[in-house]
Amino acid sequence: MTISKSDQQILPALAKPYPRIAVIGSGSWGTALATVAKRAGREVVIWGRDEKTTDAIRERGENPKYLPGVELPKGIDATTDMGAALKDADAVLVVTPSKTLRKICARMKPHLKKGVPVALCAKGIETKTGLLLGEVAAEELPDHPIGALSGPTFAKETVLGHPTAATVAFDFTYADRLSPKDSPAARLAISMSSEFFRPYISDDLVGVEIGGAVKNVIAIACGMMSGAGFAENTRAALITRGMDEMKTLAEVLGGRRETVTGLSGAGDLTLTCSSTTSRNMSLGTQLGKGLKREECFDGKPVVVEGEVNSISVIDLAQRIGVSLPICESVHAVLHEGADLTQTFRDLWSRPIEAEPKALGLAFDHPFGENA
Ligand SMILES: NC(=O)C1=CN([C@@H]2O[C@H](COP(=O)(O)OP(=O)(O)OC[C@H]3O[C@@H](n4cnc5c(N)ncnc54)[C@H](OP(=O)(O)O)[C@@H]3O)[C@@H](O)[C@H]2O)C=CC1
Ligand SMILES: O=C(CO)COP(=O)(O)O
Repeated sequence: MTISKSDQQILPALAKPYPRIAVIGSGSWGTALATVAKRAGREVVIWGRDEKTTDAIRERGENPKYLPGVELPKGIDATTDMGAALKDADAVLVVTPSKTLRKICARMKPHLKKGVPVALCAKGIETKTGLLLGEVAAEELPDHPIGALSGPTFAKETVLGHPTAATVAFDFTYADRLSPKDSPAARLAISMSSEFFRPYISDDLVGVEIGGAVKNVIAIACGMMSGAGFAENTRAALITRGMDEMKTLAEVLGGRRETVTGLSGAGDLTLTCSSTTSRNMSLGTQLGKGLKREECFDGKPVVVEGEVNSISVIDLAQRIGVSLPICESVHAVLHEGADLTQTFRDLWSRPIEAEPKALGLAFDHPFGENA
């Protein structure tokens, strides 16, 4: 059912913003989201474990560790005290890497007022359990609405004020559908909105989370092939077929196709697969050029979510019985010691398939393993 322009009810901006936003994580993206919330007119406090970083944000309006030389708005409070960060928070953004989420939520729990919404801004799936981050947070914080903020959003560009859009997703309760303006998704979207940052509201948390996790793996694939010397045809094919893998996983888990073709899916896939500003694309490129993993990023510890995402995405796919050939290829190279060139040659010579899948056709490839 499509909603025509005339039917689309433009609600007056009665959705009340959350006055005080707490951001947990003082890295690139946490700092960027704190900036977005500040520019939108909110009171903002950022929590980090590194006192030098929190002092720099609070006292000098800069984050020399993650965003050197980039000016932040004045007035962002910053602390290493979790209790102080959370005690008056009206909404929380969690922005530490996906693997830290369960412990961070447990650490937050004693300090959070019941009912305060928590939006997850990391991109990944919990490796040990295969749970989406929303499920992990719901287990640890059962008294809180859990959502996600995700989309094509390089941190530095966001802080520099480049017009950016992202999706804010929370599952809608019955009450939310009766009064959307009071839903956490609407209220958080309004809370983050400014002339530079344009949030879209979604009720499809699963679809948004799958998009964020899978795009990181596809970006590594794009980097691998780019580093190996292949160009735009190859990248376009990987992006397109990578979106199909994202759609396959999202739909089986209850996500929506429209979400996959939205900002948190196609949008973020396009961004992350198009620039070595993406750490996932950059890792793939370095590996494609022949560097060993320990040589990448000059050996510095860099957050590359796609490395663990490739494990959890494949684990999840196997649990539900779907095939994700590009993600499987990345997993083989990263975690099974497979040769990069041969792996992608095999990927390209899998049985000829139909697009759309509904045609149900597949034929042995003349250069495939059965040739
Ligand atoms: N960077 C970007 O452009 C974007 C990133 N994201 C997502 O945001 C998430 C965070 O990434 P990003 O901010 O880029 O990463 P960064 O490496 O820039 O920052 C990571 C932050 O997490 C903190 N951290 C790491 N481990 C722990 C821990 N165990 N306990 C507490 N704090 C910890 C680090 O603290 P310390 O400095 O003390 O190590 C640092 O403040 C990722 O899931 C990423 O996919 C999403 C959109 C854009
Ligand atoms: O998620 C991101 C942009 O939307 C950041 O991408 P990387 O994690 O690949 O750097």
